[in-house]
Amino acid sequence: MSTIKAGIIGATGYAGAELARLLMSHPHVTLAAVSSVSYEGKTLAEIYPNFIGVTDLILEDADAVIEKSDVVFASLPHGLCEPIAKKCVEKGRTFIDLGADFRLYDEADYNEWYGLSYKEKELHDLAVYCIPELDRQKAKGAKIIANPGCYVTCSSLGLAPLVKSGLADLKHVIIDAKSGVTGAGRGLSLTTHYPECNEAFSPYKIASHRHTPEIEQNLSALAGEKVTLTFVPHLLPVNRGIVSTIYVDMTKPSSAEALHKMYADFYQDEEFVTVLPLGDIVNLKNVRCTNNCQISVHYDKRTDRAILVSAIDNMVKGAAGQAIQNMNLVLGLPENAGLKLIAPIF
Ligand SMILES: NC(=O)C1=CN([C@@H]2O[C@H](COP(=O)(O)OP(=O)(O)OC[C@H]3O[C@@H](n4cnc5c(N)ncnc54)[C@H](OP(=O)(O)O)[C@@H]3O)[C@@H](O)[C@H]2O)C=CC1
Ligand SMILES: CC(=O)N[C@@H](CCC(=O)OP(=O)(O)O)C(=O)O
Repeated sequence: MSTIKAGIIGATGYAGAELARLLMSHPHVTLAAVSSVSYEGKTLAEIYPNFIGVTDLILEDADAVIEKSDVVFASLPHGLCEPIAKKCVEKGRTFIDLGADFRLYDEADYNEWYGLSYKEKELHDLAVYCIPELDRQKAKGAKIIANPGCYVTCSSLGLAPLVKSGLADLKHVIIDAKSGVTGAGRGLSLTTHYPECNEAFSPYKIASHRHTPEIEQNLSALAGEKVTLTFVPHLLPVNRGIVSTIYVDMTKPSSAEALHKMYADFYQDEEFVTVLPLGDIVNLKNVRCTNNCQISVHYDKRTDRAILVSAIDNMVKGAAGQAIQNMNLVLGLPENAGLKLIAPIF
């Protein structure tokens, strides 16, 4: 198999740098080019010293990355990717966007939640939104991939079997999610300043976070009807990881055993989603630095409410790892290539 040349636009951000780290050990890929605006001309290793002795790649401009790569990843703030996607399509490159510019099908949602509009509508018709475990049949050969949001991946995987079963009361779905601080990116802000977030814990953007319509888009597709839910994120003072604790009323009484079987059956062939044995409870540390999602299934028989707990690493399954999984699918590579990662014990 010939080596695929990959490039990263925005390689100096947290998600871009994580992508660089993972692509460097992908068996079928060479990291061919990386870009930055602020640090153009410096080496990636000057920005992130963990790359000293690993790569001499110099940060170039976005056009150089597109020129040198078969697959172009962008990991940029929202609203910048349409022109990049356009150039990639014109030059026959596969384009994978880690941001939100191609995630929402309905422009009105993008308008409402991001305050932005679509300028190149035909590009959006080409884009394929893909959580592989739910959408993988759509990805092969795609020209543009919209890589899903981090909270969205964690929460959608946690809800998919129950929503698809038709046994969920879709008017009563509550997602209580917590993310590590890398989720906010490398940019400096008071909220993520160490003394402000360490020893602290708080929700933010209560029922107003931009991932809400994306989760609803996924669940509506699974349910075959419009789903509206409550989503509350929290900032957790750890570097990586997301845990979503999800509460769903049932349309008729069930049991922990029945619910657990539903989840275990749904994900039985999935390498990257593990349903824990009944009685076990998800812990963030067991998915750190991996492309895995772990789910534990619980049932409150006093209220006939299902409680699902789902955990991922926001930098890997929530961003860079899932982007590689999508690249593997688009190119017909083994889906797990470069992603056989086991969580460190400490
Ligand atoms: N962190 C996470 O957990 C996740 C992030 N994502 C998405 O990935 C993308 C990047 O996020 P993240 O890595 O956290 O963010 P960072 O703030 O850490 O990085 C942002 C990157 O974008 C570049 N950049 C910033 N402004 C511009 C600009 N105006 N023009 C060109 N490049 C620019 C920066 O490069 P430089 O300053 O060197 O030019 C940097 O490489 C976002 O869309 C985010 O939503 C997706 C899932 C999870
Ligand atoms: C902790 C934190 O601030 N998290 C970010 C979400 C992470 C992210 O970058 O969002 P995407 O997955 O859409 O790219 C936030 O709440 O905006």
